[in-house]
Amino acid sequence: MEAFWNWIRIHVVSWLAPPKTIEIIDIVQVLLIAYFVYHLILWVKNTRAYTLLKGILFIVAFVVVANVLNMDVIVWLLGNLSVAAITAVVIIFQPELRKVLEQMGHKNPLSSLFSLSRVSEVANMRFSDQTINELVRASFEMGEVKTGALIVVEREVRLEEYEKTGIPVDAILTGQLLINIFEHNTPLHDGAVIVRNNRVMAATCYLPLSDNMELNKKLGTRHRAGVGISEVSDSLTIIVSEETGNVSYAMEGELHTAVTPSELREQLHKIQKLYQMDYTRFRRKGRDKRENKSAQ
Ligand SMILES: Nc1ncnc2c1ncn2[C@@H]1O[C@H](COP(=O)(O)OP(=O)(O)OP(=O)(O)O)[C@@H](O)[C@H]1O
Repeated sequence: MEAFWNWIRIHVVSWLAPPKTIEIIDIVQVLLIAYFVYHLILWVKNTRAYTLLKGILFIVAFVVVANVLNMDVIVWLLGNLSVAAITAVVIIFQPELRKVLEQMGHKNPLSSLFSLSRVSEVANMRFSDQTINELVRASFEMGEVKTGALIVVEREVRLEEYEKTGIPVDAILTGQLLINIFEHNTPLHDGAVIVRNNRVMAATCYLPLSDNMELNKKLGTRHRAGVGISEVSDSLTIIVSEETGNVSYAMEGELHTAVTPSELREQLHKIQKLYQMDYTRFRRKGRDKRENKSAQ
């Protein structure tokens, strides 16, 4: 027992001793670490990494006990296996790690500074009121007759990777077109439709499924796919349930179930306003540049 307390004193208490001086950079570091640990815990909680974490905690406890009791051979063995174990974890959790990195990239506050390539695209953006009306009308009409649908409204993050999994459509979005696409027993009804600005770009697209364990277990793959794409992009996905006729939408990894037409319209108007802000900023930048040039 004494060996155990000695070990704790040397390895834990001395490590936790407060520093002699605290500088601003130390506080910044603590805040950054807290932010990353918080997001790591959230990620672990919401994915299958939670089961793995329990296994890892068990192994860590075993290593501590082996260290305390001076089990040299076991400590040596575990030490040598650790590199292989880390590599194995990276391989096993490759999809989850990829998703986290994608999310980080998409949330990166610096990304807006490097979005020049998008600027020319912003100029073409016209997510119109007409498109919003057609989306809302079609979704609730399909809901009334219990036609399942999955409509991804692209925003800043390009969804070409997912578009390629489907059949190209590239047509002006109308309610009738959407209703036609999702009509039962037609070639395009399965999978998701991807909408860019005012156009339906592709149908029958395959989306990544969310592994969020907090999602209602009664919800099937259509809803999981809607949430999945909203976890890896800034899109808004409208989901019409074939079972209940409810219309839901997924955004930023959250599912808003059984919304009303006005709630959906309001949300679509919100993202439309963001487009317009980008568009106005782009126009203003261009005008300033032209004025500067002519003044020179
Ligand atoms: N990964 C995916 N990407 C795109 N579409 C998908 C994906 N997975 C399922 N779907 C669509 O969802 C349909 C199956 O829906 P399912 O019944 O499993 O889901 P649900 O969430 O219970 O929806 P509903 O309430 O409409 O039954 C598939 O036929 C397909 O059209």
